[in-house]
Amino acid sequence: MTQAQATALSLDDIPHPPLTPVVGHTLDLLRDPMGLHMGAAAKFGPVYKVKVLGQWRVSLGGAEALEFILGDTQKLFSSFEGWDMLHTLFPGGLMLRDFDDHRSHRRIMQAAFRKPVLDAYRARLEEATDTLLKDWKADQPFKFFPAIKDMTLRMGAAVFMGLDLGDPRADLLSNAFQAEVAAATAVIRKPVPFTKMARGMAARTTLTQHFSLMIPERRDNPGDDFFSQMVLAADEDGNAWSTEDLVDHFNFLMMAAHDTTASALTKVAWALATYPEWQDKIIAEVDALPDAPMDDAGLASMHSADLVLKEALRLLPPVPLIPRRAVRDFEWQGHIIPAGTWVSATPGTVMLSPKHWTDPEKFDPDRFGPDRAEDRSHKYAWAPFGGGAHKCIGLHFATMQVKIFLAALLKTHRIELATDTPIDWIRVPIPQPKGGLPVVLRVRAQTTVS
Ligand code: HEM
Repeated sequence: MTQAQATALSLDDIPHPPLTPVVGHTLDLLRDPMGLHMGAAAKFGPVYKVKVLGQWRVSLGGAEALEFILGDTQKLFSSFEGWDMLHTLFPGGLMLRDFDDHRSHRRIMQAAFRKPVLDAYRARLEEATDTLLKDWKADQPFKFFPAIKDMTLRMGAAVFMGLDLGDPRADLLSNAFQAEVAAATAVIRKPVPFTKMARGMAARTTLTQHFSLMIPERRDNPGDDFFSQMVLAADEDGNAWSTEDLVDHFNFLMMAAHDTTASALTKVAWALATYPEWQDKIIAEVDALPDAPMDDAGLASMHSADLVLKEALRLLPPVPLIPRRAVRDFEWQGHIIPAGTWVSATPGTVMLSPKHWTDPEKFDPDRFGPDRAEDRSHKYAWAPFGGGAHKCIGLHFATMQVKIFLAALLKTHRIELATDTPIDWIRVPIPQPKGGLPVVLRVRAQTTVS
């Protein structure tokens, strides 16, 4: 297709839900993104558009579209352009790179995710989880979501940055990091004084300064933390990163890892507290673990934990919509979509589609078991970690973190809801329970923990 033809193309033939003057669908998306997308898909079918912050975004629904967009065998879709809301605060992050440039950076980052390195992170994770869980008191109701966010941030300081849990830099960097993440989804996109964006930009400067100072320190004296491993990281040809690259990649990595895992752990905690029979199954697995540091066999033996995590991520994926921008005109299901169009892949709606899942709204981890294997109905039926070149590089780490947390917690305690009110979930900026998920821990009868 020629450029002249491309500019003549439009999105006029693509249907959309009714528009609110000025804001379009922006507020609907912020309030209830899944409601907006599920409603539009039910009314218009898999191809429709929504207008967000003045721009049309075309949604291509269905597992086939996920494969088309994320698999991107024709190099049609820019992730950098798609994730435009992250440009100011997270420039240079892995997800904000495209095609050959992305591939060469991903090959270097892969060095920080090799098996022996993951084993070292596992030991650090286990130690930090055991220590931090001591602050959680039995029989005293607390809100799980803020507590797990705090814990995963502290854990980030230990496992990602290699700082001691008591290091004063840990709090400073965690606070800066939180301000930066909050700014990523701020409605006011310019650093006007006293706005989230201004605080986020200031936080980025603080983080950049500290990370830059830490680089020579770790080059001389590397540890078994992510930051050291990324300082050391090189691909098979010996290509490594500049200081600027390192700061950008690490900053992005912390962001990509943190809220997603905290959100997933919260949905898992809700599941255990709401379905005690599943908690019992995981407790039985935890009790069968040897009294020794967690190893591969131990992680692999936690089958029920796997099923519950998969189901939690299906019902409440931390990343339900994945944005891209078309670099060339393309055709999908009879629609010609022009270059420059923002396109959304929708794993969140695919994972609730009756085409792939029996009774999709129901919490039913057995659907992933060998007898039913509903996730096998399509390569992209279950895609909370995305797919293709940008598929989450931290998926094994995230799974390990969830299992280590469950093993540490359930070894000694059970978790119960501390409210009779059904839990409502907010989707933006990251899926979380309204009211924070009040829970209470009970010491397990057969244990002697104080
Ligand atoms: C339950 C937890 C997590 C979920 C649901 C999740 C989800 C995702 C998704 C959907 C993507 C692809 C986005 C796209 O294609 O545009 C992604 C990319 C990424 N994730 Fe995760 N993530 C999680 C945890 C983590 C952790 C723990 C880390 C790091 C240790 C991490 C690091 C990354 C990075 C670096 C990318 C960019 C990969 C690339 O562009 O090549 N994530 N994640």
